[in-house]
Amino acid sequence: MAEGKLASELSAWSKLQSLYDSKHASLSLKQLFSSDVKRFEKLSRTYTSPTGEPVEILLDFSKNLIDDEIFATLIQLVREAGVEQTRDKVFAGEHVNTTEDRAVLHVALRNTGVEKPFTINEPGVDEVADVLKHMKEFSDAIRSGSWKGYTGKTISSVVNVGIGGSDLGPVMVTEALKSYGDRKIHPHFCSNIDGTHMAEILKECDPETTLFIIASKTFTTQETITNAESAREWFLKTAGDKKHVAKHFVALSTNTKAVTGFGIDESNMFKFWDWVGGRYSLWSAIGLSIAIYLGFDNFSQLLAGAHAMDLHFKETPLEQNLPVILAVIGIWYNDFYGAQTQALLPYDQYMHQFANYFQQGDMESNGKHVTKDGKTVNYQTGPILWGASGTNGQHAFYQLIHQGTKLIPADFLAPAQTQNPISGGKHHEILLSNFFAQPEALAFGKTEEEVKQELGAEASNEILVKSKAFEGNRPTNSIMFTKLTPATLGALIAMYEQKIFVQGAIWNINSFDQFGVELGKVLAKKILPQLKSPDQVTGHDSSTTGLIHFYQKHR
Ligand SMILES: O=P(O)(O)OC[C@H]1O[C@](O)(CO)[C@@H](O)[C@@H]1O
Repeated sequence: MAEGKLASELSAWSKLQSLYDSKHASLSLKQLFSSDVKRFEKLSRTYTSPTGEPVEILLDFSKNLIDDEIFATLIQLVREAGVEQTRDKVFAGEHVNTTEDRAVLHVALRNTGVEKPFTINEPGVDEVADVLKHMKEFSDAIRSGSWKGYTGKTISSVVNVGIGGSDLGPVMVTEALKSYGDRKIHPHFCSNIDGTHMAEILKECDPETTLFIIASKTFTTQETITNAESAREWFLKTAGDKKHVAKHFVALSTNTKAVTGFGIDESNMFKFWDWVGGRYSLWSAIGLSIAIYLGFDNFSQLLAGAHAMDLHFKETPLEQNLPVILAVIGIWYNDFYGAQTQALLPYDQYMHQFANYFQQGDMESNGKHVTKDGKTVNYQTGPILWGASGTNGQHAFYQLIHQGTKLIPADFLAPAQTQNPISGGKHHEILLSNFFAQPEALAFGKTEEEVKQELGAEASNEILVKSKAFEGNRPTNSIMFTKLTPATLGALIAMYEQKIFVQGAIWNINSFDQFGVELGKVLAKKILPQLKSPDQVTGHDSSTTGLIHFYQKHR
């Protein structure tokens, strides 16, 4: 076990560096495939959910710039970095979030009412079932119409007011599982402090039929509290009496005092615990808007699908373990090839928020340069994560992935079955033909010879030939699943969460704090009162002062 070590001090790391140095110039996907007819068989894994609803996920990582020796050394890195021991500490409730002295137990949130639960002894874990029960009762009441607004009408709009982890998960999941949603209930998500966000949502809501869910772990986040106050002001303008707030405002938080201080009754508070990180909280009370929109059974399936992936992650040998494989492939490009980014490209319109969601999940978790022992790393940590749904991305940024100067490792994801087989399933076949074609084109490219053949008479135009050639050798993972069910989505999210964990454990950083978001918040609070007049603008550099003065002149 590698306590205290930089990843670069591990012997597998040095070996990977020398493998990169000696092999990268000659590693050719074309050649790797032609010399081994069993490459796909060797470098693909099928995940079958060990518990719950049947879920099948195929991970094909054969189109990567690796051979047997590189893959074996990447797995050796996981062993040497002590990832298995750190993983077991997480599941045992040890305080692996060392800077905040907290356990990291989102796995405990999806561990209730499932087959083969883990035994986790941390204060609060025994309360998970009660909160889920509360969520079930409440979401059932909203959906059935037995919960009435202050004038006796049923609820038809639900506005989740939250930001970051208290927003992105519900936004992504309600979009991804829209086909399971209750269309009588309109979900809205207000996150931005820009008044435009709330104002535009309120235009679509009626105070008599709107429920506001104030979602904030700390209940101190400036954006959320300001948005919540404005929503309450808007509501009271029509409702008048403050006693009606109880029927239209609920809170999801760890901070009972601040929630009751805001005027929300404790019985309308859904609690969670400090061992739930914001970006890992969609499984907690933060998922209330999901449960209302999809129904509690579907929310439970989402949780169960994630639990099954947790079991796979905890119990499957490293070489067969999906999150581990994704993690080490990512490290190969991030740390040895110098790739700066990682693209997530789902070929499923329902997953159009997937990359946005994992921008926080990955970048807030692993955007760190100090190790758990306070050393500054001498290697790259978290990648820049980005992406969009296919085929839209193809018509926007794929040009650069195919022919640009940067190496962009990409994960392609797609369901075998569509939820919407319109026009006899024609759309889905076209979609999937693109999903299959892009990784193939990226891997194998098109030679100048092939271009010349195609060009015929124009083949003498050298510039055209060069411009139309694709060098290929650009790596991808392809991830296919049967259908985007709640359990499958749960498994996919958990798979990426655990991938992020494995990478953070190898880099020896704390993936569970987020101090990097603090400084900007503090400065904004200092600037806010200075905006009143130019003579109050003090203590800044000339650029910041100049910008504030421009605002004051033109407001
Ligand atoms: O749920 P809260 O406490 O309002 O925090 C919202 C978000 O703010 C952050 O603390 C920083 O952006 C995130 O980690 C978190 O998800």
